[in-house]
Amino acid sequence: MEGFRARAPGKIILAGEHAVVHGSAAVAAAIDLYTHSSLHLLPASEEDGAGAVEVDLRDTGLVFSWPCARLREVFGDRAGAAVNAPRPCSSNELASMAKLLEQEDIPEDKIWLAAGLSAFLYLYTSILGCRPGKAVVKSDLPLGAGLGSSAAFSVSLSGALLAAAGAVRPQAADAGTEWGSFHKEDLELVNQWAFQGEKIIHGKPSGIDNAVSTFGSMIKFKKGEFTNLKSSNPVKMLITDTRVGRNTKALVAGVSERASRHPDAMASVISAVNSISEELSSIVELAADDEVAITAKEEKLAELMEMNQGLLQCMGVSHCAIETVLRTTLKYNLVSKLTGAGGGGCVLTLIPSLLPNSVLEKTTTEIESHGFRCFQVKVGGRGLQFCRG
Ligand SMILES: Nc1ncnc2c1ncn2[C@@H]1O[C@H](COP(=O)(O)OP(=O)(O)OP(=O)(O)O)[C@@H](O)[C@H]1O
Ligand SMILES: C[C@@](O)(CCO)CC(=O)[O-]
Ligand SMILES: [Mg+2]
Repeated sequence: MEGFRARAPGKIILAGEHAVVHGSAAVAAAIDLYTHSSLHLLPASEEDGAGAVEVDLRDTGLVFSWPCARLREVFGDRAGAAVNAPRPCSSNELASMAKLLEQEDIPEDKIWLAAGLSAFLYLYTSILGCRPGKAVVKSDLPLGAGLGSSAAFSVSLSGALLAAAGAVRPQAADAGTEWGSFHKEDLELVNQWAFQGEKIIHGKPSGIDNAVSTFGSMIKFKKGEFTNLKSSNPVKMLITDTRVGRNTKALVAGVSERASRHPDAMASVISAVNSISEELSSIVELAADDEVAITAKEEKLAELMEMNQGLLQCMGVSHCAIETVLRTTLKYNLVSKLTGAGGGGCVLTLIPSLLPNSVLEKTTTEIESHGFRCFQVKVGGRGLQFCRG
């Protein structure tokens, strides 16, 4: 039985989250933590309508399965209908999926999974129709914590599904690895489908998370368009997961409500974030080749991150756990900001290249004494990759 495996990275946002939903520029980079999706198509049984679509969500320990006949009742038989023309999920389809998922008895403490399952069902049936198959999803990322788990979920699933449908052509594996990529136009198609999945999970996404997860690297993103940033010095970040659960859809909606209550004030906040993202993106690309220049560059990045954090607080998306991390790192002269949707989740701390290891260790120990978890990631790596098996 042939298998299709895809992995897509999570991301950090260095500047511009939330404001990017309202047209501002933002800067994001892929990180070396991945969501893996694998897919096996099962032979269609002779008896029409037999077989099932199954998804095994390893991070939650839950497996869900739907008879193909039941899926045909909900979605019709749209096998391969418009695989090259991604289209949004209609409100009728959303309502039908919600009804289907009501019958699943999702445990109350995992009810947030319903959004991911709806995205799965929509992507699966849109790309492959209602034919039997089995998908397994497993992630290195903390789910719902600001590191783009929803985008990595939609991108890796779209990659595996489109490869199984024969709609994209995987390239040969890179030397020394089992992973290869896709041609640029194939990545565009994956990105457009993943955006449809992200819409189901985020409500009103900007598209930045699925773009960086699909294409990798570090990007400046504005109004659906993006450019690659060539960062000439490595950007080192400490990530703190506050372990405070939150939901991007609700936070994005909260910022939009604040914007409709205070349109002028919020327009100024969004415009200030745009200036910060534009300046940050040009600083990232500056070539600094001695210690003085590198330190000057890092000081500017830190100051812009600090200003961005202040504006995120203005938007109402900080949290007391985030503020605790900010206060702790400030004691060691280090600057932090929330990343992703905020409201809990993860915080970034810029690690200057000359920072003694002992200071980094002391900072980490003190942050973790609050019950938070710290880790480091590689920034700006590959996007979606694929292998068979
Ligand atoms: N590996 C996974 N298994 C199952 N569901 C997942 C997985 N990854 C993401 N999801 C779905 O995505 C939702 C989390 O998305 P959400 O956008 O709220 O957070 P995030 O993407 O981690 O953070 P941010 O959007 O701020 O970067 C989960 O509630 C779940 O529905
Ligand atoms: C909060 C937000 O700006 C980033 C979440 O990672 C939402 C989005 O852009 O879709
Ligand atoms: Mg998300």
